[in-house]
Amino acid sequence: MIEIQHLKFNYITFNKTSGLKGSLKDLFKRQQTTFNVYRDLNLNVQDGEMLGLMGPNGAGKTTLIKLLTGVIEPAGGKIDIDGTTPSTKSNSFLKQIGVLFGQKSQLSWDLPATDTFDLIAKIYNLAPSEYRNRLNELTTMLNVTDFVNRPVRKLSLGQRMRCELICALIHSPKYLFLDEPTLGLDITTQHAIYTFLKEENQRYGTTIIITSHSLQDIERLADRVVVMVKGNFVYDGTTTALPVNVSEHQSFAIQLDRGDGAANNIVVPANEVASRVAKIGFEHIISVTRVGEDGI
Ligand SMILES: Nc1ncnc2c1ncn2[C@@H]1O[C@H](COP(=O)(O)OP(=O)(O)OP(=O)(O)O)[C@@H](O)[C@H]1O
Repeated sequence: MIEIQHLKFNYITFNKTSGLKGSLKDLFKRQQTTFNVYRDLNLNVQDGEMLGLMGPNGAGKTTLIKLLTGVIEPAGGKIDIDGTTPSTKSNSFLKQIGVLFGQKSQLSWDLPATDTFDLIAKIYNLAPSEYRNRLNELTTMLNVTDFVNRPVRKLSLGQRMRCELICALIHSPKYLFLDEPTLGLDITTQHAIYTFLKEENQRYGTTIIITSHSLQDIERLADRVVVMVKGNFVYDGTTTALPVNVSEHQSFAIQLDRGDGAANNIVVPANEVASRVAKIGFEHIISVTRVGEDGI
C-alpha cells in the first residue's frame, strides 16, 4: 500500500544573472528562489489499484513520481510504500518498483534493447530461467520480437517505448510508476500499451500509477483518477464523475480517434463540450484540452 501523508516538497534554484559581469557577481552572491511544489499533500493507494494522475503542466505530477520512486527526498511529511520510505533506496524497495519516464530513456542508444534487458536482469540478480520466462512473456505480449536485436537508435518512438516498458517490468515489480508513457505515440501503439498494462494488472495485481494529459489514457486504464492543480489534489474519484469547472468563454480542443490510425481535432466552446463528447462517444475521444490556457 502507498501512503502519502502531509507531504511537503520544494525546489531551490539559483538565479543566473546574464552576461560575464553577472556571472562574476553570482560567484560572490547568488540569489536563490524557493518554489513550493506541495505544502500538504495526502494520498492513499491500495494494492492492485490503477490510479490515473492528471493535471496541467507544472502541477507537480512528475515530481510526485520522483518522490515515490526515491529519486528525490521530501522536505516534510511522509511517504510509506509497504513500510519503506522510498528515499532510503533499500534493495528490497528497489526490487518492488518499476518506473518509466516517457521523456527519458534507460536503454543504451547504440546497443540492441536485449543488451539492456540482460544488464537489468543482472542488476536485479534474476535467476536465468526466471529471466528467460519473463522476457519471453513480455516480448510476446508487447510484440517486440522483430526489433529487440536492432540498435535502439534505429527504433521508432513506439517501438522504443515498448522496450522501455520491458525494462521497467522485467523484474516483475509490485508497483509500477509511469510518467506519460504514451506521449507522442500513435493510436494503435497506445491501444497495445493499454491492453498490455491492463493484463499485467489483472494477472499479477501490479499497482500502477500513471500520469497523462490524455483523457483516453486515463479512461481506458484507471479505475480511479486524481487531478492535481498547483500541487494540490482537486479531484479524487472515477473518470466518469470528473467535474468540468470552466468559464463559458473558454474553448476546448477535442481530439478524435478516426478509427484508421489517424486523429481529428475540433475546437468547441466550453458550454458545448459535454454534449459534443456525448454525441461522439467517449470511446472515440483521445483528449480534451483547454485552448490557450494551462488548465483542465
Ligand atoms: N529541477 C527543478 N528545479 C526547479 N523547479 C522544478 C524542477 N523540476 C520541476 N520544477 C518545477 O516544479 C513544478 C512541478 O513540476 P513537474 O515537472 O512535477 O510538473 P508536471 O505536473 O509533471 O508538469 P508536466 O505536465 O509539464 O510534465 C513546476 O512549476 C516546475 O517548474
